[in-house]
Amino acid sequence: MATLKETLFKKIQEHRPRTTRLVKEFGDVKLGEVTISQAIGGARGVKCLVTDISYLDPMEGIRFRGMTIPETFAALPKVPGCEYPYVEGFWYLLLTGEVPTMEQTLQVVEDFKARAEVPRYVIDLLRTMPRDTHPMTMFSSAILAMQRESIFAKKYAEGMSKMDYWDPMYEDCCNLMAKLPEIAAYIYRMKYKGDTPIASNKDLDMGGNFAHMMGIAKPYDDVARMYFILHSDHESGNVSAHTTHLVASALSDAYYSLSAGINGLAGPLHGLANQEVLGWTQDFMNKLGGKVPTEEELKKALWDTLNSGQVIPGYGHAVLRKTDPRYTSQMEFCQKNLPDYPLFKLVNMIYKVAPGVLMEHGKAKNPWPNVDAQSGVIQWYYGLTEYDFYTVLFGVGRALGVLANITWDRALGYAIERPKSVTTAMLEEAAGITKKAASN
Ligand SMILES: CC(=O)SCCNC(=O)CCNC(=O)[C@H](O)C(C)(C)COP(=O)(O)OP(=O)(O)OC[C@H]1O[C@@H](n2cnc3c(N)ncnc32)[C@H](O)[C@@H]1OP(=O)(O)O
Ligand SMILES: O=C([O-])CC(=O)C(=O)O
Repeated sequence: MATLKETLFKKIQEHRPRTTRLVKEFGDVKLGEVTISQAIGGARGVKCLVTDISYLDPMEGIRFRGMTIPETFAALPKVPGCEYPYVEGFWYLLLTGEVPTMEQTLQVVEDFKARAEVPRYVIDLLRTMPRDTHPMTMFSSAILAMQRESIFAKKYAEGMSKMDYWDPMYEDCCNLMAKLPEIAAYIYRMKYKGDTPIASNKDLDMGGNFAHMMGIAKPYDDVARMYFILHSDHESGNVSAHTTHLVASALSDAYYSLSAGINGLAGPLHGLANQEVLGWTQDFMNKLGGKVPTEEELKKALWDTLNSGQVIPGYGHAVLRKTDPRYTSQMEFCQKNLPDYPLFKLVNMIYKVAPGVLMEHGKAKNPWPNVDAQSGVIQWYYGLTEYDFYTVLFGVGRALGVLANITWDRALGYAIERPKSVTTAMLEEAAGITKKAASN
């Protein structure tokens, strides 16, 4: 049986001529034009990135390697006795575009186990940080600290051929991916559970071992598998994926690149929104003295947030124009496993009320919920109430997508990223407001 790495190399060799041909023969074909609002407004909708790992349709939501979320969950081999698939099998799918067999999946499970040991100096570093440091700062620092392990950086310094870049990049990405769950769980137990880390159990798969190291009983293993897969990838223009890709485009290794991407994920308009959702909901409940709110009270709280110039966390999206299928997938999990949980009922009430409020407010292009509006409830239900940790969970999941992406970036020889900037005066000239732009 071919290994994941051998299958990946075969796929890379098959793919390379497609990219070469597009650049050589069709390099001048236009994909669109760029407007002034796009230049000022965060390049929204500008088609200038290429990835085959996932694609985001504004109405349908994400497809991983062409498969919707339900299709992905149905297709991948499942951990015996569990409802969700092996995260390791999903890694195989993201990298190769092929659904692995159980045998191929178990080979990745074993491979990750062999790579999983976290260096002692990472633990030492985490322990020197003040305990009130945000867990995302700890997580990103741990990743960055491991840069000295980079095989890519070592091979590059030795003078590696461009054609071989993908190989040490793949090795670094697998080494990192295998270690992240233990680093995350260590941060959690050190920071929030009286400094009581739980040793890894080598008999378990990634999701099972993560739940074990977090100290949370079944079915949290399935929650972890679902969560990591759902949060993995959202094509490559989102802040964490784009940052990881950008930094890696300078041939910075996977450690530098992922740490940078994780720093982007830590922003409240991106991954940190899942922490913000719980913060907003808890504040609201506290103000009501814990009683069940009416729709009118909820509507007023939403308007108060908007009128004070803040965003409603968990709602809106830069690309999506419908309810995020990652929200729906988690909602279905809740309907099955925690239908009567008060916090779930409140989140459902927000889903009923917030889109109308946002539409009336008239600013957000998408009034529907994104993934972050639903994820915290599940964590809270299973006892993970320390909501400033939620983005670290997101980070472990997001690593799957962004690391698969940068492995392929190096395989296909994508260039150093360097879009062009213009001055405001040049925009005014383009708009016909002024005659000639100043030189700067
Ligand atoms: C995993 C993820 O990253 S999913 C996103 C997580 N983030 C959140 O949930 C935070 C809340 N949402 C938002 O801030 C935004 O919807 C974003 C950042 C996700 C997308 O931003 P954009 O693409 O710029 O959204 P859009 O084009 O709809 O913005 C237009 C206006 O509506 C506002 N708007 C968008 N969403 C919201 C919201 N949820 N609440 C209030 N106002 C909003 C924007 O702030 C912007 O206002 P402005 O014109 O005063 O600058
Ligand atoms: O796609 C985006 O811009 C944000 C998002 O939902 C993600 O990164 O998961």
